[in-house]
Amino acid sequence: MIEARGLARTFTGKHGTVEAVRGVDLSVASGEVVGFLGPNGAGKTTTLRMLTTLLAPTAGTATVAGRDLRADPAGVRRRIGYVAQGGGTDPSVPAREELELQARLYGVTGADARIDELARRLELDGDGLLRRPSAAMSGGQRRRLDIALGLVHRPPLLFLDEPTTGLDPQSRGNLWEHIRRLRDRDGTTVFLTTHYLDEADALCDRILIIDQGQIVAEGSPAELKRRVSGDVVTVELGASGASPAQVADRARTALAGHPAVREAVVLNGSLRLTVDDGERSLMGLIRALDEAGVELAALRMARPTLDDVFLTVTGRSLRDAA
Ligand SMILES: Nc1ncnc2c1ncn2[C@@H]1O[C@H](COP(=O)(O)OP(=O)(O)OP(=O)(O)O)[C@@H](O)[C@H]1O
Repeated sequence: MIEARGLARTFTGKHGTVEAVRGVDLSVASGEVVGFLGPNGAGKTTTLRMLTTLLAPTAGTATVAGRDLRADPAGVRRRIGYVAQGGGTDPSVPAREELELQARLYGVTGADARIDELARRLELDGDGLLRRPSAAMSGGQRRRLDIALGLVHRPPLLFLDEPTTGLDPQSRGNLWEHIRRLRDRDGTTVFLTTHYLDEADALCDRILIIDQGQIVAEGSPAELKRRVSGDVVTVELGASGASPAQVADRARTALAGHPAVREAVVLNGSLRLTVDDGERSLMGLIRALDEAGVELAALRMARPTLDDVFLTVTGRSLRDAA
């Protein structure tokens, strides 16, 4: 459904040149929900805007929904839906009018029936909701209206730019359910950007992680988590009369040669260890730290999360980077 090779975009302005996207290759199969995950400024929106023909690439090629991005942008636009960050509705126009206008723009036949169908599917059919302008809707309703607008012309491929940003947890869960249904019921391919790891984990069949304009990891949520196999042990260090940096260094040195420790990183004053079989190795780790005179304030052990994957592939925490 999407095949992109070497897609790149450079912005040149008063303040110099920004390489926003630096040679992205990606493939998305029909019927997949693919998440494009990365911190602020990683290049997600720029990539999305290129794939949806809103921004010309500086380099690279892509086929989107069966049409060549450069040779036939109008063909691409007819076959995709795009829901921008913050949507595109006029807050003062009744929702149904917005949907009718969109249907006319795309020459949709049987527009009334299509709008009714979408309203039913996206729970926009109650309470005369479609008679209201988007300004009089809740955040979740407004996002569902944005999605309905993107789907009026029955595109097989839907792009969503940060669909749940700003929604409360309940509305996020509800929107996830709707996105899953698009795939399961209609076979719609969905390509979405997010900086929420839990969203990518819960919703996506496959995740692409982008950092500083390049894809740094890719796979199903389970595959990505397997890449950081083992357990993550976080050690909060005590003061021990030395500076936090000295304590962290001493702790890292004490554990560097430990057979169970695969990686040791100091992050925000804590020592983060990737270890084989955390439960069994924990006692040995504590002993090694104790022998090196390192005081422990707290110790936590957890299964790896996508945040750990991000940390492993980029050397930075997604939360710090964002
Ligand atoms: N029109 C522009 N002119 C100059 N620089 C730009 C422009 N658009 C984006 N950039 C820069 O390109 C980089 C990538 O931006 P982009 O919006 O694609 O990131 P993003 O991953 O979508 O971030 P966010 O999560 O904040 O939306 C950033 O450094 C941004 O400042």
